[in-house]
Amino acid sequence: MNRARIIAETAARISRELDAAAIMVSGELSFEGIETGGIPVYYISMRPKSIIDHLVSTGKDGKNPLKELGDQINREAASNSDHLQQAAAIEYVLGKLEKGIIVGVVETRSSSSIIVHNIDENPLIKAMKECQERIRSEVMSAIMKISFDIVLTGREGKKIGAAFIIGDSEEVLKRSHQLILNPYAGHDEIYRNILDKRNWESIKEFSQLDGVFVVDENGIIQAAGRYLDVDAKNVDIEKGLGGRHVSAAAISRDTVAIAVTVSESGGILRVYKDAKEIICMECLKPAVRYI
Ligand SMILES: Nc1ncnc2c1ncn2[C@@H]1O[C@H](COP(=O)(O)OP(=O)(O)OP(=O)(O)O)[C@@H](O)[C@H]1O
Repeated sequence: MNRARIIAETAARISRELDAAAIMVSGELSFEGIETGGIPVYYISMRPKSIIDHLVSTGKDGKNPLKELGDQINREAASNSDHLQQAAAIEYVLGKLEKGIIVGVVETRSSSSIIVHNIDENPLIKAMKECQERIRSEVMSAIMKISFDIVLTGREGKKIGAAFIIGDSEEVLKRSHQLILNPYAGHDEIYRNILDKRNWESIKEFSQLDGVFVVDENGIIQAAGRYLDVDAKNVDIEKGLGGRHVSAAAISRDTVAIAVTVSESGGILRVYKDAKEIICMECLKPAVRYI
């Protein structure tokens, strides 16, 4: 039996024995003719090459080749597990996977990992659930779906970013001002409801405006093109992030709002709560179901 077949058979056997909810594969491993016992197989998108290259090159000091190799394997294993966690979190947001065990097979240039992942312990999903103490879960899911879409499709061939400040909207409005006329002012709630998919195209259109969206805890958009008047001092966020992220983190410190940002440059979705970054994930394409 060839190597690929052994890996696929093993992943399928583990899945059957653990009664997994799904098998998720990053790579080209074929499950054709493999008995999964009815467990669906999903193909998730591979990580961008830039991230893998960065991972492989990090920490190369050339002093101890064996240690270096061990470190590299550890880094790859951590990255593969992280990749699976992110892909599982995306499927959770999309409503395809809710709970249980996922068996992941993540292939990189030099290794294949079989990862047994418990969705209930997924730190990204736990963080999303934490937000439900303040805003409705459907609102959080809708904003995350729109954010993935903004990153994956952009607008007229251009990459775009966005920020949504959700909940405590009265306080958020007090601490911000319009950069341009508010496009949502005076419109009926049905056109401002983020839970209604028919409104998503216009949200994507308005995400090209400077400023942020202010959304209440029930998902009704109060404003777009809003500038946050916050004191960005003492906001401890990842170096290199600009005004959008700093102001989003700061408003989550000054109010009980949750801030969701997607960066124009890196396509990374971040969630800030109480000035802390509680979610940081790549916006990967949704998985494709094979069987
Ligand atoms: N205080 C603020 N309130 C609202 N929007 C802001 C604020 N500061 C910046 N922005 C918005 O963020 C956009 C991007 O700014 P900047 O590049 O500095 O942020 P960033 O955090 O690096 O985001 P990205 O990674 O998407 O570029 C600006 O065009 C503006 O629309």
